[in-house]
Amino acid sequence: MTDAQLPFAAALESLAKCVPQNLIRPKVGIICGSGLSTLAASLTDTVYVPYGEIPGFLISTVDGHKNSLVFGLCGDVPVVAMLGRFHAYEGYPFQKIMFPVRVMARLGVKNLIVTNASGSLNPNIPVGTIVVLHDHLGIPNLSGFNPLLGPQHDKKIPRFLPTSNAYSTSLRRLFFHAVHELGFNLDDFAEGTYAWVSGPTYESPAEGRFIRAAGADVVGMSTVPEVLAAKEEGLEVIALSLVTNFVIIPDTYRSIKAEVKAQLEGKIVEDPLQPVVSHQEVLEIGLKKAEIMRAIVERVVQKIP
Ligand SMILES: O=P(O)(O)O[C@@H]1C[C@H](O)[C@@H](CO)O1
Ligand SMILES: Nc1nc2[nH]cnc2c(=O)[nH]1
Repeated sequence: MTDAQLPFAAALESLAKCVPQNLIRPKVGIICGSGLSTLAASLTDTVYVPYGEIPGFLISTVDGHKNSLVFGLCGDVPVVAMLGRFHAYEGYPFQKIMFPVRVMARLGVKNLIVTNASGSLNPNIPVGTIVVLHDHLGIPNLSGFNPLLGPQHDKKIPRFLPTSNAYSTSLRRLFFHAVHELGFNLDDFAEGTYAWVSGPTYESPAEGRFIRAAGADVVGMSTVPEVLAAKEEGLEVIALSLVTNFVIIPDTYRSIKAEVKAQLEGKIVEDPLQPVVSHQEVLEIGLKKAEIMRAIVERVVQKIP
């Protein structure tokens, strides 16, 4: 499927039928990452449209993703939020993963707030930190799986999209002002580079070290396709990553050979507990931090000129 075959007209028509006039031209779009759907709790006058009722939308198969587009007011700002997103590891094609962003742009959205859950690779960025992305490292982009590969579907969109300016400096500035105004300490928030991997596996230690060595602070399985689509559509983008776990990247390995040798010498060898990351943990941290994220996102939306 190419972008030209995506059902834009049908999606817009179906939304126009169920969303009232005062909400159908949202100024800001929000994508809620894993466990972060409560971001939409700031909205009033809400209208929920299940993804299943919107032509061209997929169904997220991941726990913590709620499968509705919600229209509402944040203060007096019309906003549309995706409660749940689509990921490549679900077996979905990039064109369809990016489709909701392109629909948002056609509804009139000018600013996109993307959120996600991620693993930290940086010892200075602890679990629970909200990281404002200033760059990304798209591992699939570098290995022949750039989401924008394919025919140029719209001559108004540049064939060679620059990405050095993907993350809006003005929205990032607004974010840190919002943090200050809400009484939070700026030093509890970080700025960093997000590595995008396809998933669905969490990183092996060697993969984690590789990505860290390449300059990433956090790693996750989403966001970059949406950011690329948003930039093609001319949107201003801010991306907020909630660190839900540490990526386990020891610089030494436990030697099973040494343990067996010790056992053979009659020594008692303890079997240490080996921590592993789980999606449950990701959702739990999301739940704990969602309220802070919600308050800041609400304030940012109010401050967008
Ligand atoms: O949709 P996001 O990027 O917030 O979700 C992250 C990446 C995987 O989908 C999932 C792994 O726990 O969380
Ligand atoms: N790839 C990846 N995605 C995540 N999403 C939440 N935590 C992680 C992680 O550790 N790695």
